[in-house]
Amino acid sequence: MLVKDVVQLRGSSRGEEMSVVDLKQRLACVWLSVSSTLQFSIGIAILWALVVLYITKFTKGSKKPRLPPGPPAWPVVGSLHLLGQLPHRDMKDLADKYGPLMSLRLGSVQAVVVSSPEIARQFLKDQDQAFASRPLFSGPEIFNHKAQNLAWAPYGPTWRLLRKICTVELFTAKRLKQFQNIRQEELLSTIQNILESGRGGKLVNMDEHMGSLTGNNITRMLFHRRYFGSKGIPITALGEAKEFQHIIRELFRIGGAFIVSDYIPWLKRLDLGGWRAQLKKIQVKYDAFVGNLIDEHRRNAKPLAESENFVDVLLSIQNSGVDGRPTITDVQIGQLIADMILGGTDTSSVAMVWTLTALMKYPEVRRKLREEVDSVVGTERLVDESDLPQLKYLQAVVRESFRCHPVGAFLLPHESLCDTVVAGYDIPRNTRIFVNLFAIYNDPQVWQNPQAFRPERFLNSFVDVKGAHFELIPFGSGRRMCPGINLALLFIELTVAQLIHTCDFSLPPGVSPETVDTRESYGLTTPRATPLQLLVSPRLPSLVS
Ligand code: HEM
Repeated sequence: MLVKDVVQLRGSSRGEEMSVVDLKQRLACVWLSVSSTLQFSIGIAILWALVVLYITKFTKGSKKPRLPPGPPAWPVVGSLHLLGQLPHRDMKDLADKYGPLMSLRLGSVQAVVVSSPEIARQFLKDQDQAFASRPLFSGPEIFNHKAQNLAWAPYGPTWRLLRKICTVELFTAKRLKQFQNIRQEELLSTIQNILESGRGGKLVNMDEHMGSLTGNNITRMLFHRRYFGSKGIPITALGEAKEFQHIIRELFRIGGAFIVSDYIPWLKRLDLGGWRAQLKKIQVKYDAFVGNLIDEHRRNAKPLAESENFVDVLLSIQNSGVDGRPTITDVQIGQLIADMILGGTDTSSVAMVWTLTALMKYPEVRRKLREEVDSVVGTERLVDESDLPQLKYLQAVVRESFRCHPVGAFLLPHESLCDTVVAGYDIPRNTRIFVNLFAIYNDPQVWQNPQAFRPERFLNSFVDVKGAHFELIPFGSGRRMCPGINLALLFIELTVAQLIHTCDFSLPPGVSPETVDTRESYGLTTPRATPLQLLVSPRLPSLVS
């Protein structure tokens, strides 16, 4: 443009050559006018940019999201004061008032509570990926080394790696079959222990026996050891077993605690209740314990095809790392082991105890179940896992027990990865999502007469627990669904069938079916408030002696 102007100047109206000084002056003038035009344009452009920035960023930032309805939040605590010892019940009462998608401010954390199957489907299926992350609570932060485990890993590469290992290697039908003998052996020895403890009319604490049963099953699958109960542990391993039991007890105790800084993060430094310090202490103990176990298995390494337990499998996966890089670290192996123990023992034993509780409360259901087992298995042999598909009433009893007594009342909390919209409401990024199974299972719009224990509702019904029917999702649904579901169903169904087949149970003196205690408590799971104590005698002694 400048060159073009100079050419015009050269052929000026005077029609003669200009002096060099003139030309310089004219050029300076042009430059000034051009530069002021440029400056003006740049100024306008900057102004526009600022306006656009303001509209897109600041106005958007200041626009309040249209959150679902919910109770008013107080300063600092939000709505925490509305939740008591049994938060699933309190949240159901709130949802009855505010609706099946409810906003809840917990301290300074934005949460939503889902209380209907339709809305659960939108979170866990339709927008599965947007809600596939987990919040970082103190437990995963400290004990799980910044969530290097499967259950609490944020949605990302660590989660993908561990989940793939579970799906492709640990929970395949073939691998589960490999441990079938362990399940049969452990169950038979548990029944023998139960009968022995109940000899002479003594009350048997069923929670303890079911806890040891699932604990030993899992530790034998993981690293070929029994650590629970008083029998079957070699004298040389008693100290080790005691140490392990202590670690696990502590983990469940601390894991079930309410840590206030998980909701009011600026209180972290104060560590009210000392929970964070306790988590650190137990993490150090656990890492040392499990580190020794891993080293011991590494010394006796086996190829994948010959691996007899999960630790061997994980070590051979580690050894097959590309370019000498391990695909899974020792810390992650230790953390996956912790997931199996914390996710697989208490959940399964709590479900077993609730099912037995229902069978004691409803003798007619117990009678029908035994009739079914006898008709399929007879009385000459023990129930085998291959019998389970034929035991339809048993399956219905277990499903009804999941419905009446959800083991994990909220699934595990999910967290949103981005701003999104569900059922017409804004769900901002980093919102915590609680799916309240208790509310769904007790909604008369979803389940007819929900308070009644009626396994018959599942006979000839298409509703199953595998994550496709949102009216019953004890194991969740979608990407974060429980990877141990098939193992858990095997544990529970086989145990209940075998107990009812081989033992006669009765209630302690003074307790009738109507007065069986069904109060629950709340922690990592939702167990009975009091242990289930029963009188037990052998029904088919020749099979269990
Ligand atoms: C009655 C028994 C069980 C119940 C009711 C149960 C329930 C659940 C639930 C509700 C979740 C969270 C789903 C979600 O967030 O959407 C979960 C996750 C998980 N469960 Fe289970 N579970 C049981 C047994 C087991 C067993 C036997 C194992 C393994 C040995 C196991 C390992 C896990 C793991 C590792 C996760 C985390 C998955 C992830 O975040 O990707 N569970 N379980």
